[in-house]
Amino acid sequence: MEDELPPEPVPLKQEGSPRGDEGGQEDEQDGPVPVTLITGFLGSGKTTLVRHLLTADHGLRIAVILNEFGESVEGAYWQDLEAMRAMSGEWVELDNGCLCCSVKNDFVQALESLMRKKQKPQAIFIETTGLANPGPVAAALWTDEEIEAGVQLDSIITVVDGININRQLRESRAEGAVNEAQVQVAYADLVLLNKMDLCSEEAVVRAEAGIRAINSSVHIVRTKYCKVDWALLLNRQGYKHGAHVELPPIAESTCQTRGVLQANNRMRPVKENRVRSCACPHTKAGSPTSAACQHQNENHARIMFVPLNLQGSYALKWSVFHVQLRARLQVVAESLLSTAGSFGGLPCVCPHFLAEHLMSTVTRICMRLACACLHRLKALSALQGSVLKTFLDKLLWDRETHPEDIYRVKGSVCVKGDPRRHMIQAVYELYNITPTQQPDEDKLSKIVIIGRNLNKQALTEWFAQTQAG
Ligand SMILES: Nc1nc2c(ncn2[C@@H]2O[C@H](COP(=O)(O)OP(=O)(O)OP(=O)(O)O)[C@@H](O)[C@H]2O)c(=O)[nH]1
Repeated sequence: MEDELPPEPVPLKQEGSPRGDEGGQEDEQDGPVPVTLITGFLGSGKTTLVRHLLTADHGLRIAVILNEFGESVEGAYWQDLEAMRAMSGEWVELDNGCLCCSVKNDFVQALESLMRKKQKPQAIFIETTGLANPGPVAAALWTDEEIEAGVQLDSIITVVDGININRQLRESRAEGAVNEAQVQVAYADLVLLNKMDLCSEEAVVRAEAGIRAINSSVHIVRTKYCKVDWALLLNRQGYKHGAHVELPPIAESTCQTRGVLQANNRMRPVKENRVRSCACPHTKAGSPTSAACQHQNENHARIMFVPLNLQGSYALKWSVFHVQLRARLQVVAESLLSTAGSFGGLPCVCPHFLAEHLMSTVTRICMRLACACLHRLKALSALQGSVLKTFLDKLLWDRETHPEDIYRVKGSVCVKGDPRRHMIQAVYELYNITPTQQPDEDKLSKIVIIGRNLNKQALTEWFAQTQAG
């Protein structure tokens, strides 16, 4: 599906010699230097990727900031690199013209010292630690105002261990704590699905489905030892003002568990015959298809008993009910995953099923923003810019009315009084709405939200209320 395709990466301009800055040569690169965040869970292969960047003969002047280099096991890993002797906090130039620096959290200072150099790098990579939430780092880079170092966030690349990712995504943390692997996938613009030499095809399909359950439109590249074409990593321009945003199609009918909540806190199926097998086409087709397969016209309803054991009555506040329901559904979903083999003999990891049910984990929703015109909702009409702003302000900043954790928002909207299509980009708590050069032909406004505790219906209703008043 064309809608799912990632933006085509554009090769970096190579102006003059990329090597060294001793000659006092002034920087020739126009505009801010693109910064790529490399994230990924412990042991996924981030250092392996960085090592390629720093040792390969790509002819580019790339600067890499290693986080907490001095304290991690990577110290031993780097011993063979002569230039890595003198640590830390200082920029070291390597044989291939790359620059490297290790810091302990304070990447801003490292960036500033880098940008003071006469010859700026053509690209900067920041490797985060395996348990890092890339959101705050990305947000700081994206604004650029605080850093004042002439850099701009280009993309977030998440390295994923193909063998372990589904287990890592399912792991629950102590009450309220976020699962780092989920967040790292949520923020990703590009996923390197690594360790392919160790994975069976079935494991790869499962891994891709787990990733897409959280971030359905992300571009996934399968790698062994993180070997990729450099052009894929560089200059993706994911956050450039007005850059085109790729959004997945909106599902017309979404997966749902069909049932009614009974007075005894049990989910009663709407049909008497309980469906034991998975209705997902992956299991029916006889062979697992790509996780990218489209489900929007399928109905993945599963009918099952869900003992909820909720405290209190139905007068429960929505927020309390929601927390309890989330916790319960996570247990259900995990048990379903662990019994995957019983669903027709093939792993049952329909991404839409997971996306809808793992409410307590990171998921994404895709919604159409309809314009309220004369008390009717019209999907194909321009939206008031002020309504969009109010919606995003509250969604991202108002924790009381919106306790959801929002990590990433992308949108493509039609704004009243402006013939151009506008793009919404949000990372962490920052957002912008910028016009593109594209004329607005279809007048369709849609938005993708990736985060925790998302409720599509509630958000859609709330958007309508925002318009009303
Ligand atoms: N078999 C196999 N091993 C890999 C691959 N990529 C990386 N490794 C190994 O996996 C281990 C962890 O890789 P690293 O690059 O250190 O992973 P990391 O994400 O930096 O790990 P942390 O520093 O713990 O966050 C190392 O022993 C690598 O050699 C791969 O594609 N296949």
